[in-house]
Amino acid sequence: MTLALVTMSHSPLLEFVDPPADVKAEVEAAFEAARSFVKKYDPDLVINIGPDHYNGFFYDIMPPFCVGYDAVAIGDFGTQAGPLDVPTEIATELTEFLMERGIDMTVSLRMEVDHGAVQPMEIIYGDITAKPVLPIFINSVAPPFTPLKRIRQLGEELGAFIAERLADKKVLVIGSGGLSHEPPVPQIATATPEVREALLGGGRHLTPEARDARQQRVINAAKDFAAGVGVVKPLAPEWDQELMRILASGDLSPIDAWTPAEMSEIAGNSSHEVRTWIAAYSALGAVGDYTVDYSFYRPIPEYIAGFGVTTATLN
Ligand SMILES: O=C(O)/C=C/c1cccc(O)c1O
Ligand SMILES: [Fe+2]
Repeated sequence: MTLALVTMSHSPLLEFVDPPADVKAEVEAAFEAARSFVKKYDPDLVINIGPDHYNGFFYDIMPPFCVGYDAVAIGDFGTQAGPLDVPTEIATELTEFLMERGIDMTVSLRMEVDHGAVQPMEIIYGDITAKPVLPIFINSVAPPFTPLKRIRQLGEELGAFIAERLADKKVLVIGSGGLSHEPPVPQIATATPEVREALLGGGRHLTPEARDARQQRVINAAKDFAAGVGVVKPLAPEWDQELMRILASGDLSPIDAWTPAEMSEIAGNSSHEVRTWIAAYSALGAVGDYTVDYSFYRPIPEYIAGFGVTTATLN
């Protein structure tokens, strides 16, 4: 068994807004670094830890995390749609392993995933079916949130599973999301009756018109944010860099003190997407000491994201 890690912010705005050319070039260089890292490592299984934005998971039943035994990408914001190549037997074995170790895992036999899950695969491989992908969803937008300590435990047990049960595989774990950001993803606490209904499941399988309207709202918010107008909460570069420093240190325990309320307050309602990074780094750390080989960070208002990309390997 070997294990390597890539974490990256995603943004559905990559193809819809234009940051300054030097920023675009930096982001492309970061993507290229991730691409060449993965190409060199050449995994035979990808474990993809990603959030969802009320496309696959709704408040009719919102688990803190979930393993997909099968998954289909919905293709929002022009991302690739269609089934992922999910190794169902490994997903089943992982779930049973996690349950035995005290992680009350939820399963989906047909998980629907959005840009938050598939964008790294698209950026790295240009095709979401290029490799077998085992998808793990972590709720990152819908309060209440499980404490970060539980996310670390989930990641550690995932690492234990990889070490014990995937001895014959080269595994890549991907964490997709974050860092600080608050795009206009609706909040149940402030939702109008109509939006509340969408968050309870009415927003599943939108008509093309409703999908366009939803996406245009986000694109407009990004343009306003980049122009310094509108209502999007400022990014929090210091918070982002502190998190990246902790993740690189190999001792993730300081994160346990971070509360969901503080995270939302300081770094925005979607900062909880960093849970995907925390789980991924916890998995790697459970297998052995590691080194962050590559790290990029830049706050990018056009993408409404504290934008980070890292790669890491076992020592
Ligand atoms: O509206 C959505 O579905 C999500 C938007 C978004 C915008 C910027 C960064 C992200 O991580 C997002 O998911
Ligand atoms: Fe997101």
